[in-house]
Amino acid sequence: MTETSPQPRAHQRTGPCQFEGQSAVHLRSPAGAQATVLLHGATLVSWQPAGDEEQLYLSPAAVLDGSAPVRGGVPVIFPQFNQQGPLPKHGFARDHAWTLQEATVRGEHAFAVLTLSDNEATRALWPHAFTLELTISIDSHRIDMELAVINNGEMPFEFQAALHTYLSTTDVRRAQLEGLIGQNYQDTVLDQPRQQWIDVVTIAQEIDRIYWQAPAELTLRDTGRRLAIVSRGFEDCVVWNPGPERSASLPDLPDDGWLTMLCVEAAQIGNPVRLAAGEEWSAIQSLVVAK
Ligand SMILES: O=P(O)(O)OC[C@H]1O[C@H](O)[C@H](O)[C@@H](O)[C@@H]1O
Repeated sequence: MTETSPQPRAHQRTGPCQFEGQSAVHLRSPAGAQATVLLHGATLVSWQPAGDEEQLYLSPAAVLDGSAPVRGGVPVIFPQFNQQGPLPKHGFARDHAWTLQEATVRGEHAFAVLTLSDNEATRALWPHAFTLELTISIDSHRIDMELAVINNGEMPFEFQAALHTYLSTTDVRRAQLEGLIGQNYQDTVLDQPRQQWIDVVTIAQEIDRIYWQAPAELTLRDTGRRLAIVSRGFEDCVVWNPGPERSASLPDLPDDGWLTMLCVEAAQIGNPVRLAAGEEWSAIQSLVVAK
Protein backbone atom coordinates (compact mmCIF):
# COMPACT_ATOMS: atom_id res chain seq x y z
CA MET A 1 0.00 0.00 0.00
CA THR A 2 1.53 3.32 -1.01
CA GLU A 3 1.41 6.38 1.17
CA THR A 4 -1.32 7.95 -0.95
CA SER A 5 -3.68 4.94 -1.22
CA PRO A 6 -7.06 5.36 0.42
CA GLN A 7 -6.85 3.93 3.94
CA PRO A 8 -9.34 3.63 6.74
CA ARG A 9 -9.12 6.91 8.61
CA ALA A 10 -8.41 5.14 11.89
CA HIS A 11 -5.08 3.98 10.46
CA GLN A 12 -4.04 7.13 8.66
CA ARG A 13 -0.85 8.73 9.79
CA THR A 14 0.47 12.21 9.16
CA GLY A 15 1.29 12.59 5.48
CA PRO A 16 -0.20 12.77 1.99
CA CYS A 17 -3.46 10.89 1.53
CA GLN A 18 -6.54 10.68 -0.67
CA PHE A 19 -9.84 12.17 0.45
CA GLU A 20 -12.84 11.20 -1.71
CA GLY A 21 -10.34 10.42 -4.47
CA GLN A 22 -8.63 13.82 -4.23
CA SER A 23 -5.12 14.76 -3.14
CA ALA A 24 -5.05 15.70 0.51
CA VAL A 25 -2.89 15.61 3.60
CA HIS A 26 -3.80 13.91 6.83
CA LEU A 27 -2.64 14.97 10.29
CA ARG A 28 -2.64 12.80 13.38
CA SER A 29 -1.29 14.20 16.63
CA PRO A 30 0.36 11.89 19.19
CA ALA A 31 -2.77 12.21 21.39
CA GLY A 32 -4.95 10.99 18.50
CA ALA A 33 -6.48 14.22 17.16
CA GLN A 34 -6.95 14.17 13.39
CA ALA A 35 -7.39 16.63 10.55
CA THR A 36 -7.57 16.39 6.77
CA VAL A 37 -6.75 19.16 4.29
CA LEU A 38 -7.57 18.96 0.59
CA LEU A 39 -4.87 20.41 -1.68
CA HIS A 40 -7.71 22.04 -3.65
CA GLY A 41 -8.03 25.43 -2.00
CA ALA A 42 -5.97 24.15 0.98
CA THR A 43 -9.44 23.43 2.33
CA LEU A 44 -9.42 21.89 5.78
CA VAL A 45 -12.30 19.41 5.48
CA SER A 46 -12.16 17.61 8.80
CA TRP A 47 -10.98 18.23 12.35
CA GLN A 48 -11.58 15.73 15.08
CA PRO A 49 -9.98 16.49 18.45
CA ALA A 50 -8.63 13.52 20.44
CA GLY A 51 -11.50 11.30 21.61
CA ASP A 52 -14.04 13.78 20.28
CA GLU A 53 -16.45 14.25 17.40
CA GLU A 54 -16.02 16.01 14.10
CA GLN A 55 -16.08 19.78 14.67
CA LEU A 56 -16.42 21.02 11.09
CA TYR A 57 -19.37 20.91 8.72
CA LEU A 58 -18.76 19.48 5.26
CA SER A 59 -21.79 19.41 3.02
CA PRO A 60 -22.68 15.90 1.80
CA ALA A 61 -23.35 17.60 -1.56
CA ALA A 62 -20.00 19.44 -1.65
CA VAL A 63 -18.15 19.34 -4.98
CA LEU A 64 -14.82 17.73 -4.11
CA ASP A 65 -13.33 17.04 -7.55
CA GLY A 66 -11.46 20.32 -7.77
CA SER A 67 -13.90 21.92 -10.22
CA ALA A 68 -15.43 24.29 -7.65
CA PRO A 69 -14.82 25.70 -4.17
CA VAL A 70 -15.72 23.29 -1.36
CA ARG A 71 -19.00 23.86 0.52
CA GLY A 72 -17.77 23.27 4.02
CA GLY A 73 -14.61 22.85 6.05
CA VAL A 74 -12.43 25.95 5.98
CA PRO A 75 -12.06 27.52 2.52
CA VAL A 76 -9.36 30.23 2.28
CA ILE A 77 -10.69 33.56 1.01
CA PHE A 78 -8.09 35.71 -0.81
CA PRO A 79 -7.57 38.38 -2.19
CA GLN A 80 -11.20 39.60 -2.20
CA PHE A 81 -14.08 39.05 0.21
CA ASN A 82 -17.45 38.19 -1.26
CA GLN A 83 -18.29 40.45 -4.22
CA GLN A 84 -16.53 43.52 -2.86
CA GLY A 85 -14.36 43.89 -5.99
CA PRO A 86 -14.00 42.78 -9.60
CA LEU A 87 -12.66 39.28 -8.90
CA PRO A 88 -14.70 36.07 -8.69
CA LYS A 89 -16.70 35.87 -5.42
CA HIS A 90 -14.34 35.35 -2.46
CA GLY A 91 -11.28 35.61 -4.75
CA PHE A 92 -9.41 32.68 -6.23
CA ALA A 93 -7.41 30.96 -3.46
CA ARG A 94 -10.25 28.58 -2.55
CA ASP A 95 -10.47 27.36 -6.12
CA HIS A 96 -6.82 26.59 -6.95
CA ALA A 97 -4.62 23.58 -6.27
CA TRP A 98 -2.14 24.37 -3.50
CA THR A 99 1.19 22.61 -2.94
CA LEU A 100 1.96 20.55 0.13
CA GLN A 101 5.34 21.67 1.49
CA GLU A 102 5.55 19.73 4.72
CA ALA A 103 3.55 17.40 6.96
CA THR A 104 5.24 16.49 10.22
CA VAL A 105 4.69 15.49 13.83
CA ARG A 106 6.73 17.44 16.35
CA GLY A 107 6.25 17.15 20.10
CA GLU A 108 2.49 17.13 20.82
CA HIS A 109 1.65 18.66 17.44
CA ALA A 110 1.03 17.46 13.93
CA PHE A 111 1.20 20.15 11.31
CA ALA A 112 1.10 20.75 7.59
CA VAL A 113 2.25 23.68 5.47
CA LEU A 114 0.60 24.36 2.11
CA THR A 115 1.42 27.13 -0.31
CA LEU A 116 -0.03 28.85 -3.35
CA SER A 117 2.08 31.17 -5.47
CA ASP A 118 1.02 33.33 -8.37
CA ASN A 119 0.79 31.56 -11.71
CA GLU A 120 -0.59 32.34 -15.14
CA ALA A 121 -4.19 31.82 -14.02
CA THR A 122 -3.92 34.01 -10.89
CA ARG A 123 -2.00 36.75 -12.76
CA ALA A 124 -4.74 36.82 -15.41
CA LEU A 125 -7.16 37.76 -12.60
CA TRP A 126 -4.85 39.69 -10.28
CA PRO A 127 -1.50 40.94 -11.63
CA HIS A 128 0.67 40.46 -8.53
CA ALA A 129 3.50 38.18 -7.43
CA PHE A 130 2.61 36.55 -4.11
CA THR A 131 2.88 33.47 -1.97
CA LEU A 132 0.16 32.31 0.39
CA GLU A 133 1.21 29.95 3.13
CA LEU A 134 -1.35 28.10 5.24
CA THR A 135 -0.02 26.29 8.31
CA ILE A 136 -2.43 23.96 10.08
CA SER A 137 -1.35 22.60 13.42
CA ILE A 138 -3.25 20.31 15.80
CA ASP A 139 -2.64 19.02 19.28
CA SER A 140 -5.14 17.06 21.38
CA HIS A 141 -7.92 19.68 21.63
CA ARG A 142 -6.82 22.64 19.56
CA ILE A 143 -6.31 23.57 15.94
CA ASP A 144 -4.38 26.62 14.74
CA MET A 145 -4.82 27.86 11.18
CA GLU A 146 -2.30 30.50 10.21
CA LEU A 147 -2.51 32.29 6.90
CA ALA A 148 0.55 34.20 5.71
CA VAL A 149 0.69 36.42 2.63
CA ILE A 150 4.04 37.40 1.11
CA ASN A 151 4.47 40.07 -1.54
CA ASN A 152 7.14 38.72 -3.93
CA GLY A 153 6.73 41.53 -6.43
CA GLU A 154 8.19 44.99 -6.94
CA MET A 155 4.96 46.88 -6.26
CA PRO A 156 2.66 47.07 -3.22
CA PHE A 157 -0.70 45.30 -3.37
CA GLU A 158 -3.90 45.31 -1.31
CA PHE A 159 -6.01 42.34 -0.31
CA GLN A 160 -8.86 41.10 1.86
CA ALA A 161 -8.70 37.63 3.38
CA ALA A 162 -10.72 35.24 5.53
CA LEU A 163 -10.78 31.74 6.89
CA HIS A 164 -14.35 30.76 6.04
CA THR A 165 -14.83 28.27 8.88
CA TYR A 166 -17.95 26.05 8.71
CA LEU A 167 -18.53 24.74 12.25
CA SER A 168 -20.79 21.75 12.73
CA THR A 169 -23.78 22.14 15.06
CA THR A 170 -26.23 19.61 16.44
CA ASP A 171 -29.10 21.98 15.70
CA VAL A 172 -28.10 25.55 14.90
CA ARG A 173 -31.41 26.84 16.33
CA ARG A 174 -30.19 25.71 19.74
CA ALA A 175 -26.59 26.89 19.37
CA GLN A 176 -25.41 30.15 20.90
CA LEU A 177 -22.54 32.31 19.78
CA GLU A 178 -21.28 34.50 22.62
CA GLY A 179 -18.92 37.45 22.82
CA LEU A 180 -20.18 39.95 20.26
CA ILE A 181 -22.09 42.31 22.57
CA GLY A 182 -21.65 45.98 21.73
CA GLN A 183 -20.11 45.25 18.33
CA ASN A 184 -20.95 47.18 15.20
CA TYR A 185 -21.77 45.07 12.21
CA GLN A 186 -22.90 45.26 8.64
CA ASP A 187 -26.04 43.22 8.16
CA THR A 188 -25.49 41.89 4.66
CA VAL A 189 -29.03 40.46 4.43
CA LEU A 190 -30.63 43.84 5.23
CA ASP A 191 -27.75 45.81 3.70
CA GLN A 192 -27.65 48.00 6.82
CA PRO A 193 -25.17 48.87 9.56
CA ARG A 194 -26.31 47.63 12.99
CA GLN A 195 -25.14 47.16 16.55
CA GLN A 196 -25.28 43.94 18.58
CA TRP A 197 -27.34 44.61 21.72
CA ILE A 198 -27.39 41.21 23.34
CA ASP A 199 -24.46 38.96 24.12
CA VAL A 200 -25.80 35.86 22.46
CA VAL A 201 -26.33 35.44 18.75
CA THR A 202 -28.92 32.77 17.93
CA ILE A 203 -29.97 31.55 14.51
CA ALA A 204 -33.48 30.83 13.26
CA GLN A 205 -33.20 32.11 9.69
CA GLU A 206 -30.60 33.47 7.27
CA ILE A 207 -27.91 35.50 8.99
CA ASP A 208 -25.03 37.20 7.19
CA ARG A 209 -23.09 39.75 9.22
CA ILE A 210 -19.67 41.33 9.17
CA TYR A 211 -18.70 42.33 12.72
CA TRP A 212 -16.09 45.07 12.51
CA GLN A 213 -13.07 45.00 14.83
CA ALA A 214 -14.43 41.88 16.49
CA PRO A 215 -13.21 40.54 19.85
CA ALA A 216 -10.31 38.09 19.78
CA GLU A 217 -12.32 35.33 21.44
CA LEU A 218 -15.87 34.07 20.90
CA THR A 219 -17.58 31.01 22.32
CA LEU A 220 -19.91 28.66 20.50
CA ARG A 221 -22.16 26.69 22.83
CA ASP A 222 -23.90 23.72 21.35
CA THR A 223 -25.42 20.60 22.91
CA GLY A 224 -22.80 19.33 25.34
CA ARG A 225 -20.04 21.31 23.73
CA ARG A 226 -18.17 24.56 24.20
CA LEU A 227 -15.83 25.73 21.47
CA ALA A 228 -13.54 28.74 21.82
CA ILE A 229 -12.98 30.58 18.54
CA VAL A 230 -9.86 32.67 18.84
CA SER A 231 -8.34 34.99 16.28
CA ARG A 232 -5.16 37.00 16.10
CA GLY A 233 -4.34 39.43 13.32
CA PHE A 234 -7.78 39.26 11.67
CA GLU A 235 -9.77 42.38 12.61
CA ASP A 236 -13.27 41.33 11.53
CA CYS A 237 -15.55 38.35 11.98
CA VAL A 238 -18.26 37.11 9.63
CA VAL A 239 -21.20 35.10 10.95
CA TRP A 240 -23.13 33.33 8.21
CA ASN A 241 -25.88 30.78 8.03
CA PRO A 242 -27.96 30.52 4.84
CA GLY A 243 -31.23 29.67 6.62
CA PRO A 244 -33.91 27.43 5.06
CA GLU A 245 -34.63 29.31 1.81
CA ARG A 246 -31.06 29.92 0.70
CA SER A 247 -30.07 26.45 1.84
CA ALA A 248 -32.69 25.05 -0.53
CA SER A 249 -31.36 27.18 -3.39
CA LEU A 250 -27.68 26.23 -3.03
CA PRO A 251 -27.03 23.14 -5.19
CA ASP A 252 -24.10 21.96 -3.07
CA LEU A 253 -26.01 22.11 0.23
CA PRO A 254 -28.90 19.83 1.26
CA ASP A 255 -32.19 21.65 1.94
CA ASP A 256 -31.75 21.10 5.67
CA GLY A 257 -27.97 21.71 5.58
CA TRP A 258 -28.36 25.04 7.38
CA LEU A 259 -29.48 23.25 10.54
CA THR A 260 -26.15 21.60 11.21
CA MET A 261 -23.70 24.37 10.34
CA LEU A 262 -22.62 27.83 11.38
CA CYS A 263 -19.87 29.82 9.70
CA VAL A 264 -17.75 31.93 12.03
CA GLU A 265 -15.09 33.43 9.79
CA ALA A 266 -11.94 35.20 10.91
CA ALA A 267 -11.66 37.96 8.34
CA GLN A 268 -9.84 41.06 7.18
CA ILE A 269 -12.43 43.01 5.21
CA GLY A 270 -12.98 46.59 6.40
CA ASN A 271 -9.32 47.57 6.28
CA PRO A 272 -7.75 45.73 3.36
CA VAL A 273 -4.09 44.97 4.01
CA ARG A 274 -1.59 46.97 1.98
CA LEU A 275 1.59 44.97 1.61
CA ALA A 276 4.77 46.62 0.31
CA ALA A 277 7.22 44.75 -1.92
CA GLY A 278 8.94 41.99 0.07
CA GLU A 279 6.63 42.35 3.09
CA GLU A 280 4.71 39.57 4.84
CA TRP A 281 1.39 39.61 6.74
CA SER A 282 -0.04 36.80 8.80
CA ALA A 283 -3.08 36.08 10.96
CA ILE A 284 -4.46 33.07 12.84
CA GLN A 285 -7.77 31.51 13.70
CA SER A 286 -7.70 28.84 16.42
CA LEU A 287 -10.46 26.55 17.65
CA VAL A 288 -10.25 24.98 21.09
CA VAL A 289 -12.76 22.47 22.46
CA ALA A 290 -13.71 22.40 26.11
CA LYS A 291 -16.54 20.35 27.55
O1 LIG B 1 -21.61 30.56 -1.61
P1 LIG B 1 -20.26 31.12 -1.27
O2 LIG B 1 -19.62 31.82 -2.46
O3 LIG B 1 -19.34 30.07 -0.72
O4 LIG B 1 -20.46 32.21 -0.16
C1 LIG B 1 -21.04 31.85 1.06
C2 LIG B 1 -21.15 33.05 2.00
O5 LIG B 1 -19.86 33.48 2.36
C3 LIG B 1 -19.80 34.53 3.34
O6 LIG B 1 -20.13 34.06 4.58
C4 LIG B 1 -20.63 35.73 2.96
O7 LIG B 1 -20.78 36.63 4.04
C5 LIG B 1 -21.98 35.32 2.44
O8 LIG B 1 -22.63 36.47 1.88
C6 LIG B 1 -21.89 34.24 1.40
O9 LIG B 1 -23.17 33.87 0.94
